Amino acid sequence: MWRRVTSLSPVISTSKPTSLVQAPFGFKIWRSSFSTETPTVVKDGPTSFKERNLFITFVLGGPGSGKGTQCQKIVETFGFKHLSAGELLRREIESNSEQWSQMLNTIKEGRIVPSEVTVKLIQKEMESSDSNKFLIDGFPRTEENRIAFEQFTGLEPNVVLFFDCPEEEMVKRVLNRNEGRVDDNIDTVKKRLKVFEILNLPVIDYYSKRGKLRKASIWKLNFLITHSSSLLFLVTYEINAVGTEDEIFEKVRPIFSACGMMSPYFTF
Ligand SMILES: Nc1ncnc2c1ncn2[C@@H]1O[C@H](COP(=O)(O)OP(=O)(O)O)[C@@H](O)[C@H]1O
Ligand SMILES: O=c1ccn([C@@H]2O[C@H](COP(=O)(O)OP(=O)(O)O)[C@@H](O)[C@H]2O)c(=O)[nH]1
Ligand SMILES: [Mg+2]
Repeated sequence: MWRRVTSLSPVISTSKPTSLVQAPFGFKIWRSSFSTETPTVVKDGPTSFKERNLFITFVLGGPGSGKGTQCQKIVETFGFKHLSAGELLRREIESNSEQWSQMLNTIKEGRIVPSEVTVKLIQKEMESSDSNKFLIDGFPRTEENRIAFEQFTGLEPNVVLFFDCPEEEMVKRVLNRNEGRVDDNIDTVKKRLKVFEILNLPVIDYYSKRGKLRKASIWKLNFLITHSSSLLFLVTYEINAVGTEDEIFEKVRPIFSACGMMSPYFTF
């Protein structure tokens, strides 16, 4: 299991938040209301995905760890298509989709929207994009999310970035974010940190065991091994997210420069 840079901060209770795990969001009731919209499960994913030689990066980390900020920089430098799962859900709420009030409540509570909703939104964006390299930001947030994505798309990530940030720093950043988000308040962020620890850290743990784990800070030592393996196996990069935005990007940059140097398929 991953350990964060700091132990639990005073803002987070150390007692077991069982309610968040056991009954995350009236899941069964909500799930049934989506049953007719569930994306088709194709054994090996949509043919178009198989033929497209996609390069998938999952960008993970707690609330405020800097996922979106670093994704922007990766897009500017390496030209990925950025898909923020949270942003897709917020767009869906704004478009007054049928389930907008359930989604809004879930986000306000810091809980996780049912997998089929999020996977469907991500899959639709991927199908309609002509890019072959995607940054999927803030997803998968649970093991269930991860399995649903694999089943519906037939895809696995090539690279997983994990921005590891102390809780105090994440809270400070979220409370200063100033984007008018309904979940950027102290009550929601406390809940989100618990959800992150209980539901999202196991996903990061899964990927670090499933593939190879590299510390971005020592990338130079692993340069050849890292970039030759990154296109063959899944590689998880743990990045210490404390520092200026530019300092952190200097840890991220070599990961994608290296992928580009080795790959005949991708122009990074
Ligand atoms: N390295 C950093 N140092 C200080 N503030 C940062 C840093 N990276 C991002 N921020 C700010 O913190 C807030 C959260 O960043 P964001 O990229 O939205 O995180 P996430 O997508 O992980 O929630 C934003 O206001 C952003 O400008
Ligand atoms: O796959 C996802 C991504 C996001 N969310 C919801 O959307 C919120 C905001 O997610 P976002 O990634 O935008 O937040 P960030 O980590 O960037 O602050 C989360 O707390 C969840 O309630 C979700 O349910 N599933
Ligand atoms: Mg974000």
